[in-house]
This record gives sequence, structure tokens and C-alpha cells, in this order.
Amino acid sequence: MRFVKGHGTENDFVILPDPDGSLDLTPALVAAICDRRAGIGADGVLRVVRSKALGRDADPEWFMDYRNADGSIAEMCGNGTRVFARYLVEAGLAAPGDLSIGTRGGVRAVHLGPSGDVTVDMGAPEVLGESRALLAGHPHDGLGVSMGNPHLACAVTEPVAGLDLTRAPSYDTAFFPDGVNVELYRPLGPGRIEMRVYERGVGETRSCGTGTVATAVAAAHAEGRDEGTWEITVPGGTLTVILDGRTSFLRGSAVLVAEGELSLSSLR
Ligand SMILES: N[C@@H](CCC[C@H](N)C(=O)O)C(=O)O
Repeated sequence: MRFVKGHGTENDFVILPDPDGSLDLTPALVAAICDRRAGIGADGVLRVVRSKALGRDADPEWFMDYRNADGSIAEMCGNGTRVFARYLVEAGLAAPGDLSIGTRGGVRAVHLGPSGDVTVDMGAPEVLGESRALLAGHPHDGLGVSMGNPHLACAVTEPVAGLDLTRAPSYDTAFFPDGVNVELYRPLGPGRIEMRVYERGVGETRSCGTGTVATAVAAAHAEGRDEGTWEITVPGGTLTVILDGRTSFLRGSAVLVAEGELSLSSLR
């Protein structure tokens, strides 16, 4: 079957056009596609399917069926939504400008700007409360935030480049019964943050859209506010997050870099 490869600030995805929902996308197939040696390699898969084919008749025409690299399902993916929108427009399935995309986390309004940036209305963040992660034996206190999917955003004082993210952080499984994405962030000055992330179902990635929004929420919360604009630098680039007290916006680049034919029989 045809595939397209794309990324948003180096959070990379294999896009599988499956308009009628006929593909049997098992966790094992997703893991095989995302394998960086035996497959295409990616942080996740974006299946492009008509909402109607899934019985989601009230949703917009296109549904983003997002899967993590280990085959697990997540409620939402911010960078994935931006790359998905780029694909819809470049494939001629949606007009440039404003469009809506169905996700498990709800309908997301997207704007494709003339400069190449893609902005998503990520919805209202939900503050879950304080919790703690253990990273390479070191405790890190943070703020739990739901962006549809669960996050724990922990402030650190040292440069994030020096943190050991080679192993999964441990966390309070009673607080996060469905697992959690852990962000480590360092404020650099007004509206500027650097961040790294260990994603549930993936491992360390070079960017995480929902994670940057959760980080902005935690940074704002620490200052007793819920509004502002942040430039958040991740290993794969820089994303802009805007909080207006009601909703949140994520803005950044989204590019398609390759397309080809996937041998499903070999991968299976
Ligand atoms: N990279 C994504 C988040 C993907 C889902 C996450 N790993 C989870 O399991 O919740 C983003 O850009 O938001």
C-alpha cells in the first residue's frame, strides 16, 4: 500500500491513506512499520480514514487514527494533527486555509498559514494536579496535565541536554493509570523554554506537540496564570504555544518528506 512520511519538528510519522477503513492495522503491524531498522521507522502512524467509515458520522470528513510506535493507541497527537493536515492539503483532500480533523480527543480546528506553519486549536488543557517522576533515580516534581492524553511536566534547573532519558521514567501509576508522557523543561527567560520528552508508547522523541502545550500550562501555573505565549525549543526545533485562558494553540512546521510503497506482506 502507499505511504507518505512526514514530520513536525522531527516528531516523525508514517501516513497511511485508508479512506474506506479497510486496512487491518494491528499493533504488530504498526510496530513493524515504525521499526527504524526493519521497517520505515517513525514515532507513530497516522491512518487517514473517513470518519463515516468508522461510524463517526458527526465528525468532520477525515479522522486521524493515531498509533504510537509500539502499536498502542493514544487519544491525541499535536504534531501528528499538524502533519495530518499538511497531508490532506497536499493530497488534494482538503483546501488550504482552515479545516477540521476528527481525533479520539475531539474535533480539532487547524489553520495552514502561507508561511508553511500549521496551527492547531488543541482545546482546553485540564490541570490534573501535582505528581512526581523518577528519572535515572532522580525525583522530579511536576504538574499533571491532560491534553486529551496524559502528561507530567516537570521543571528542572539544569540544561535539559544533560538529562538521562535513555530509560523510561517511573511515575505514580495510581495517578496515571493509563501511563503518562513525561516532559522535563527549563524556563530560559520570559516566554522561552527548553524541553525534552519521554513519550508513552514511543520513548524519547525529538518533539511532542501535546507535551509542549502541557509544559506551557505547567510554566504558567507556576506563575499563577493561565495565559501567555511561549517559544518552546525541543531537540527537533521550536514550537509556539499560546494559552488564552479558554483554549490552547500549537504552531510550527509540518513537512512531508517521502512517499512510496509499503510491502505489507513482508512487514507482517
Ligand atoms: N507526539 C505526540 C503525542 C503522541 C501520543 C503520546 N505518545 C501518548 O501516548 O499520549 C504529540 O505531538 O502530541
